Amino acid sequence: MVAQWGVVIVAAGKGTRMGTAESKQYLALQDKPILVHTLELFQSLADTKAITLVVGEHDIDRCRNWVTQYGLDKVTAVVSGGAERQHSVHLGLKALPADIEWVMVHDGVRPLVTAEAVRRGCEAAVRAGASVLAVPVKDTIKQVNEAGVIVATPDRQSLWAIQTPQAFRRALLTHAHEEAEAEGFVGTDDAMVVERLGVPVVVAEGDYTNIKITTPEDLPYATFLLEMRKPL
Ligand SMILES: Nc1ccn([C@@H]2O[C@H](COP(=O)(O)OP(=O)(O)OP(=O)(O)O)[C@@H](O)[C@H]2O)c(=O)n1
Ligand SMILES: C[C@](O)(CO)[C@H](O)COP(=O)(O)O
Repeated sequence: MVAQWGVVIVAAGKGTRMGTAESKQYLALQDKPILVHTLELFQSLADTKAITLVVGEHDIDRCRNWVTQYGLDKVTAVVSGGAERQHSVHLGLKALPADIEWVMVHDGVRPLVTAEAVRRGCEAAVRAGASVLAVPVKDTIKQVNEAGVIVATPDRQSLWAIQTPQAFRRALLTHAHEEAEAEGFVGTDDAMVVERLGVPVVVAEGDYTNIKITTPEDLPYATFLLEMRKPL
């Protein structure tokens, strides 16, 4: 990594697809909440200067308590999120300290990201201005219409599954979010708001294990992956 990085961790989602009463970011993975695993990774990186944590408004107090309990002293702000992920990112960006020049955005529910992958993403962003972690898709992907009929099979060679963190020069990402908000555009990741300005975003090598915990079967898989990482 170069310079010092601000990190926006978004965790204000409802976890509808997980279907649990408690939002998925607060479920336990081994000994602690999924969100705490995620925060600890970014806390541990030497070049992380500040972390903004974005959560639901009713979860702010418990998250502030965890910041103290787990010694997450790089978390400089815990703020309330918005209706869509993109709104939550924008709110988190605004809460980063003014002197931060480079920023990563990461899903609170990707607790298995590694320091090495983060480093690859940051290096790519510094070279190109904007990067996302990604892995080539393994399956054949089909585009299917509302009647369930296949209408296209895009060339797999050009298809990548996009992950986080996504890393940007802060001024670029802020401008992109302001433009998106002004024009009512809502995308599912941060690269989309930058791409639409015609600014290139490069992919950096992600890991297939950097899963986004989304549906129930992801929980035992995440537990297994964590177990595999324990030293013998
Ligand atoms: N309004 C929102 C929506 C999502 N997120 C965060 O964005 C990340 C990726 O979103 P996703 O996996 O889709 O989470 P949810 O929106 O919670 O899940 P679902 O779509 O199943 O409800 C998660 O860390 C989630 O908490 C957020 O901060 N604010
Ligand atoms: C940002 C992201 O994790 C990249 O894969 C993803 O786009 C989030 O999408 P979701 O609709 O919030 O699951």
